[in-house]
Amino acid sequence: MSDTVDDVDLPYDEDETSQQEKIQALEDQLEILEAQNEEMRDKLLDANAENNKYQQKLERLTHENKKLKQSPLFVATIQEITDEGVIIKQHGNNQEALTEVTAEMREDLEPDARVAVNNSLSIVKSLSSETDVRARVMEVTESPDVSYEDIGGLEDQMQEVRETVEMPLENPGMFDDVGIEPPSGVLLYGPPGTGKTMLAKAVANQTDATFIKMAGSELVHKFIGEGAKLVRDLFKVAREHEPAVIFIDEIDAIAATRTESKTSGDAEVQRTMMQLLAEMDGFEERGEIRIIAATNRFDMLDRAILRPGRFDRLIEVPKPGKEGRELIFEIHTRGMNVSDDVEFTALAEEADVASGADIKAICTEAGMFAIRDDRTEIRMDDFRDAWEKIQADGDETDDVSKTFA
Ligand SMILES: Nc1ncnc2c1ncn2[C@@H]1O[C@H](COP(=O)(O)OP(=O)(O)OP(=O)(O)O)[C@@H](O)[C@H]1O
Repeated sequence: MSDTVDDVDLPYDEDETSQQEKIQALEDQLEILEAQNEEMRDKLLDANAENNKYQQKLERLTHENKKLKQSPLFVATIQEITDEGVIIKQHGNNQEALTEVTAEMREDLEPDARVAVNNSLSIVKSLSSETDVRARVMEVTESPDVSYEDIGGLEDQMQEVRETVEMPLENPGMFDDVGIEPPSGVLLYGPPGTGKTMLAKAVANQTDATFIKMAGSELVHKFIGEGAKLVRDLFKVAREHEPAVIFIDEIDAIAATRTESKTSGDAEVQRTMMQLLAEMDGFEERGEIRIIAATNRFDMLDRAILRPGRFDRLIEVPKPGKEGRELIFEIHTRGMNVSDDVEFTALAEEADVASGADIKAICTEAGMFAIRDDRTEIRMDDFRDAWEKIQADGDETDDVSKTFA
């Protein structure tokens, strides 16, 4: 029993101590757990924040993805910014529309700027300036590397171009003194490859003028809906580069006789031509800018562009005659190693239907024949073979175009 009493009495203190130790241990553990809990809660909060961030990113990407999947935007040009809204003209169909814009966007817009519009013709964003389009459609050369000595057989034409384009640029006072207006525009017409572009380049070179070339066909076919604006730009660029020679190649593409059909394409061509005429008519203060146009299709031209004050000086640039061809052969072989047996008179006679461009091609091809034969000197036969090849190639191209016509 005493054992029992002892058991009861003796360890009492000890028990209490161990209880307290246990409590202490539990308290310590609780403290650790609480600290761990705190830490976990922080981590959870961080994870939540991270989750939010990813959620937002996901939303943004989903939105962008949706936008990308939407139908493409259309390009339009601002016509006018009015109190009622902004008038835009869509490219391609030329339809005008009045659309509203936010005040912030309105600040960014100006007439003639290009914008992207959605299906309901709301302006979504304004597009970067059109210098790129200008660059693609206009060839601007500060000083073209063609001089009068490079042109063969066009003495009369050269003389006329010098009088009508060069003199007014070099000596404008003379026309004032005499009391006459220099011709407004000069139109060069004739078959392809006869030196029309060369003449325009040479006169720009002689007068230290900037040569600005624009091709009529590109204007109406490549940049549909922008023709009129590009014509305006053309004259603006010329004003920025005075003295300047504007050269409009293939003018028939914008100034062809009006056809009966009333397609939107025709309307676009008409608008481009009207803009050209407006620029020329309102060009009294032309300053040091001259305009030269060229065409292979004189018969197709709308007579409106030939009225006084417009292209009122017509210069025919025909295929070269025998003497002309001989001169052109001499010009294009200047830097070539030509054998003594080569007779340009005979070649000019043989290549009786060749244009200046054909003769240039004959010379290059003759050089190729010599190279193929491992020679550095070009012989008479090389020129003859070259002319044969060029004629054969020409026939083949004709056949191909007939097949696809
Ligand atoms: N009269 C010429 N004298 C010397 N070279 C010529 C002559 N005519 C044409 N050429 C050669 O042919 C090339 C093409 O000529 P150019 O571009 O001036 O012809 P174009 O009449 O303007 O032709 P297109 O109507 O096809 O534009 C010239 O770069 C030149 O090498």
